[in-house]
Amino acid sequence: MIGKLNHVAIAVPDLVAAADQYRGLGASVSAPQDLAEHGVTVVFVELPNTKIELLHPFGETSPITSFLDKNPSGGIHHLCFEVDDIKAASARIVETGARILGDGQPKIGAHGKPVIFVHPKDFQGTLIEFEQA
Ligand SMILES: CC[C@@H](C(=O)O)C(=O)SCCNC(=O)CCNC(=O)[C@H](O)C(C)(C)COP(=O)(O)OP(=O)(O)OC[C@H]1O[C@@H](n2cnc3c(N)ncnc32)[C@H](O)[C@@H]1OP(=O)(O)O
Ligand SMILES: [Co+2]
Repeated sequence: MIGKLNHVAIAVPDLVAAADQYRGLGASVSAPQDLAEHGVTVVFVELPNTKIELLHPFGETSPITSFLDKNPSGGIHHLCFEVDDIKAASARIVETGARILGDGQPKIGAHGKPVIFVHPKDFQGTLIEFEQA
């Protein structure tokens, strides 16, 4: 079921400075995208084997605001793994006793694919996102 590591997400206090730092290391970095439905502005850093997703809160109800309040310098926010079938993955995750966040239904993520998030308290203290490949 679990597939490739699609991205490692880092919440940052200053998206431009973070993007420039990765650009300074020779990485190809996308332009910022405001994703109102996710409450974040996102920039992707392309790496040979995965991506870094740089996140900054967008809007008044961003789900990452309190994370940045607790981690003002920023920090690793979540990992995203690819799965072939997001519905089957959701069912398997719930069977393990873990909670799917939100209304439990997939949302369309930054890559136009269905994504779900699993509560960090149910997954070794780590926020895990699954994206349908
Ligand atoms: C770019 C689009 C998309 C993509 O396609 O890739 C995205 O990645 S969108 C990314 C932003 N969206 C989300 O993160 C949605 C899922 N997240 C949430 O619903 C919330 O962040 C949360 C996980 C429910 C936490 O919400 P919060 O308001 O911070 O609640 P608490 O402060 O009560 O936290 C509860 C508990 O969980 C710990 N926590 C919070 N965030 C994380 C984290 N990123 N990693 C690990 N642990 C986390 C927090 O410390 C609390 O623990 P205790 O204090 O011990 O209770
Ligand atoms: Co993500």
